[in-house]
Amino acid sequence: MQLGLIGLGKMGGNMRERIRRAGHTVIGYDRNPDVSDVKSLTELVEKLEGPRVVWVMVPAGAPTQSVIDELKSLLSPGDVVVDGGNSRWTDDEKHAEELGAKGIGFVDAGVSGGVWGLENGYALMVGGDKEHVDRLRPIFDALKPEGPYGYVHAGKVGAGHFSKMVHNGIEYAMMQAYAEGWELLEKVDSVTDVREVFRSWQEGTVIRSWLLDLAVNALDEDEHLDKLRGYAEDSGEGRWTVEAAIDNAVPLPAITASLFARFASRQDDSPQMKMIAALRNQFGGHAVESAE
Ligand SMILES: NC(=O)C1=CN([C@@H]2O[C@H](COP(=O)(O)OP(=O)(O)OC[C@H]3O[C@@H](n4cnc5c(N)ncnc54)[C@H](O)[C@@H]3O)[C@@H](O)[C@H]2O)C=CC1
Ligand SMILES: O=C(CO)[C@H](O)[C@H](O)COP(=O)(O)O
Repeated sequence: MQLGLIGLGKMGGNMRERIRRAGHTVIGYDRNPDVSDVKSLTELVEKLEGPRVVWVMVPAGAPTQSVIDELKSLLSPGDVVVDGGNSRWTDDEKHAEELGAKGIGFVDAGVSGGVWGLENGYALMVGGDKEHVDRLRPIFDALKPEGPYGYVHAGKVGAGHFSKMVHNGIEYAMMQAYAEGWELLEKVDSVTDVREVFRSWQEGTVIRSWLLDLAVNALDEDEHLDKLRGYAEDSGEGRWTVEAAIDNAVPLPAITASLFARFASRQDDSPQMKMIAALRNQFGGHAVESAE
């Protein structure tokens, strides 16, 4: 099968390779000419035989919107666009409507696997009409991990990205739990080799997981993580998970706390803790520390 793939960064570059290894033809376009197979989106669309299938793998938000806007004017009725980036699920219905008005199908695909996906496969959570999803099956089969799991047609348009969003919310909370446990172990004198405690947990325990394996990898590279600053960015999925929880009145204390922990990591000093210190001082005469 032939696929057009837009966005050849950390994800798209390896996905192109994995799909090619499965025997399919991939024509990739990236605005970075060093990695691109063609010079423009127009050239990519011209080179694909109809009906075309085009996979978008660029950052969510404005970059994805601009690519979809361009595709809308370049593609033909019967073609299908897949958004595999971490787009907000509420964007999907809009994209499906905009493309659908021109007879172009739309599928949203949440993709998990990160930079390890080339070898391990990419888990896929897909949303869209069956007729469009079925067209993509050979590509999904090429990307997914071997074995019975790692692929789901989760429901209608938006369901793939909604499922991926929840996956990432869980990812936030799991990482936070490992991070908190690690900090506590590092704090006490009685535990002399925290890295080996983590390593021992990789087999037989209730908390073994791929994230734990990756934590051990990180500790092998830098035993006490001395080379890193305690700072973590977020790219949207955690926030949207919390927003969806509020919209549906579903309590998500662990995921919400893990998102807020990242916000706290970006502060050199905590304005709210200044207020706490000031109030304790006001009502109880408790000692405060000077900013100087
Ligand atoms: N890195 C990860 O672990 C994962 C990332 N994702 C999602 O996959 C998407 C891609 O992520 P990465 O590959 O990590 O990002 P990246 O920043 O490594 O790659 C993005 C690529 O898109 C290209 N690009 C941006 N705007 C473009 C445009 N208008 N036309 C053509 N090319 C354009 C860039 O030049 C770059 O090569 C994002 O939506 C991300 O959230 C999803 C799952 C895991
Ligand atoms: O989807 C992913 C992993 O599953 C991406 O790595 C994503 O960027 C992680 O989310 P955040 O950047 O908010 O930590």
